Amino acid sequence: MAQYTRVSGFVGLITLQNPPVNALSAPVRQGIVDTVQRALSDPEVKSVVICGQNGIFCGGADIKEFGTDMFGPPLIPMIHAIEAANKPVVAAIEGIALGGGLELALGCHYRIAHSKARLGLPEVTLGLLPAAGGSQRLPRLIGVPAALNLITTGRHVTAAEALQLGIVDQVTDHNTVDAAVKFALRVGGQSLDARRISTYPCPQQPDLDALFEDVMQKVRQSARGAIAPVACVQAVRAAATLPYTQGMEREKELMATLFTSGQARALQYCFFAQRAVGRWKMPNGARWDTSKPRPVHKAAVIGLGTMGRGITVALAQTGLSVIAVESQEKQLMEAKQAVSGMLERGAKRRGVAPVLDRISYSQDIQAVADVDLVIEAVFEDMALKTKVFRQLSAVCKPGTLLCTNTSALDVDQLASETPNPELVVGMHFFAPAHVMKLLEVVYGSRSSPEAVATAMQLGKKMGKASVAVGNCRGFVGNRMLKLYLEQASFLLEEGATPELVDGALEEFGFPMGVFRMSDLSGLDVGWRIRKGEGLVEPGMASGQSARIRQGRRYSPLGDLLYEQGRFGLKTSRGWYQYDKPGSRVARSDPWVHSFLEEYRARHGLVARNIDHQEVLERCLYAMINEGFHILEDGIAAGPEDIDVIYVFGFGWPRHRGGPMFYADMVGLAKVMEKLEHYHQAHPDVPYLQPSNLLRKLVASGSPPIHTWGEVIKKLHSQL
Ligand SMILES: CC/C=C\C/C=C/C(=O)SCCNC(=O)CCNC(=O)[C@H](O)C(C)(C)COP(=O)(O)OP(=O)(O)OC[C@H]1O[C@@H](n2cnc3c(N)ncnc32)[C@H](O)[C@@H]1OP(=O)(O)O
Repeated sequence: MAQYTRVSGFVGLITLQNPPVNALSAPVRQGIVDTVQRALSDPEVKSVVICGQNGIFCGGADIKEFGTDMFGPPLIPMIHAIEAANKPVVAAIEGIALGGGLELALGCHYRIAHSKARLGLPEVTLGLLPAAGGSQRLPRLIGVPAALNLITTGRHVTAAEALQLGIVDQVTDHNTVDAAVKFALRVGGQSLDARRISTYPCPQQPDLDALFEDVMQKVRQSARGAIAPVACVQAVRAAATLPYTQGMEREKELMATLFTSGQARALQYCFFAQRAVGRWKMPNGARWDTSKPRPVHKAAVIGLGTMGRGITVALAQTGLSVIAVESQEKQLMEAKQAVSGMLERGAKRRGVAPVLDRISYSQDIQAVADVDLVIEAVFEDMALKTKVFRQLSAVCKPGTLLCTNTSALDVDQLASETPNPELVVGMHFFAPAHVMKLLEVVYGSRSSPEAVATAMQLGKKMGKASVAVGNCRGFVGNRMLKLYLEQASFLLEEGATPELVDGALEEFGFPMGVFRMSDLSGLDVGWRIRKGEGLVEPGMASGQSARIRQGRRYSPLGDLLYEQGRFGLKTSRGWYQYDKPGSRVARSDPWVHSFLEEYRARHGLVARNIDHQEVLERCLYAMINEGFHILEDGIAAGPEDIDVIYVFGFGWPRHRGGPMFYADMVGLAKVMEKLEHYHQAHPDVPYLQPSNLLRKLVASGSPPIHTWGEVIKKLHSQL
């Protein structure tokens, strides 16, 4: 809807009304068309102001309408009518002007923004381009390089930057609508010839071809297979080289391809999934809207290794007072220096002062006596964590939340070491903890809804996509990852190389293949995890029974590399070789190839040709199948939770929506059939057998992903 009033005698004020973000739904578009017409036909009205209710201009097209039969007036003619008006139209931008919202503002003759407003064309993040004239007007207004930057990244700019770029004409700290009305009164009756952006020539740019070639190359590289950023460059190129009308034709043509693409569906699914995970629920019925978080003002971090340092930074940057505890003096000093460095660099990037004084350091666990929440981040060892939890229970004031950053260990076991197990939850951060956007909040069987709500709220404050998950080995992310890693190793045994496997996964869109990722995180880390699981048996790695552990197929390849001192990047040798320790440029290592050949010969394995398709199916479908087990077990509340975890924590390409969405896109029947095929070929890998839930979904006609919950519910009620 749009409300119309006449203010100050001569100004028609149009207010967009569609909470929460005044998205341009069909009724809003109809409202704009009607009210603009009314203002233009009223002889008393000399100028028009468009604003949004509740301090928000407009969040863009209504994303919920995409993929439905769209009705109501289309955006392009609506914006053209505003631009063509013979009375000045001023956009009063408060809060946000995003996507179609900014395109609407670009159709106005003037734009006035509040100093706290943010503007942008984020369509690319939804697999689209600014196709209501934005790709043609913005370059004409601010020049090609700046428009390319905004449109291909989708980044939001502040009002100050928008003013500097020339997107807005004025910025105010006061009431924006009042300022816009005053402005509108002043410009009423003035010529609008120079105010219609579509009539502007695109600012001249030396060597346009070279500029577009360079940008296209960079965009293709960073897009990792996403098509929208490439289409955005093509659309801006049309603005720079074609008259406006032809540019609009090109914009429409490019949008037509994007609009119905699987990538747009995937990206829009991710948008809503990211928001849906905030509405968490636990199997016992506890949920986000009935559970009250506790206030957290002061927090503590125990253990200042890599994870503890990152968590300390993340907490301090959120505005909390933090006590950072490390029992070893040397470690404490090193950590203090490292944390200060991270805070200073972060502050410099954001143009703010570093918050060093929010952190105090101590070697003594007694220092945490009065904190509201503790995050334990000591070494991944149950005995050590148990000891810390016992100490914390004795030291902390009653009601302190005790959180563990374990990546796989049993949260219930840790909770049982404390007199108040309801106050224990997992807060599983991902390295580097102050950068990575994912947080798994792990509830144990006795965690209180209040404890979960507090951890979820803290995660949100830290800017993390926080997902509540149940307690099992590896929770969601690492439980699925284990099978992905295992399949990759099996493929090496069967004839693949690290380069082939990584090539297939990177072509799929992962920023890094599995072996490059292992080198980065350290082969010693994986070895220690397997040792903790009782899988590493000294002296067994090269023996006859080396390829069977705990009754199942096992690949000791990673253990053998570890035994050679090849820990990855840190030793400049791993699955690849590196010029020097820490260098990130992975080069093929002939040693690894001969090692694999000798290994196969020793174990009587005959190398066969393996193609990219098989790599993807084996690695991804094994992981997806585990995802179905996780849903069946109630560890994740829905497929969105798994997908958000993979997109935000594991580099799953967002334009492919996450593993469960991908399974839906591929077709559940096909995924099941392939799993059956691989299980038949590898009967010693039980997890290749399709899960019960996958079978049930296929038997129910492969319903769309948003309805899987019903099948899961039915499955649970049968148990
Ligand atoms: C035919 C097309 C032709 C022309 C091209 C035009 C295309 C477009 O305009 S595409 C849309 C471009 N706009 C965006 O991408 C903005 C998306 N929204 C956001 O980035 C954020 O929501 C926000 C910055 C606007 C607000 O953030 P925040 O305050 O953190 O709130 P939430 O993100 O939780 O959002 C609240 C609530 O609003 C829903 N929502 C937000 N934007 C839209 C939208 N454009 N359409 C429909 N719904 C929107 C969001 O989903 C939340 O609701 P739920 O929790 O129920 O999911």
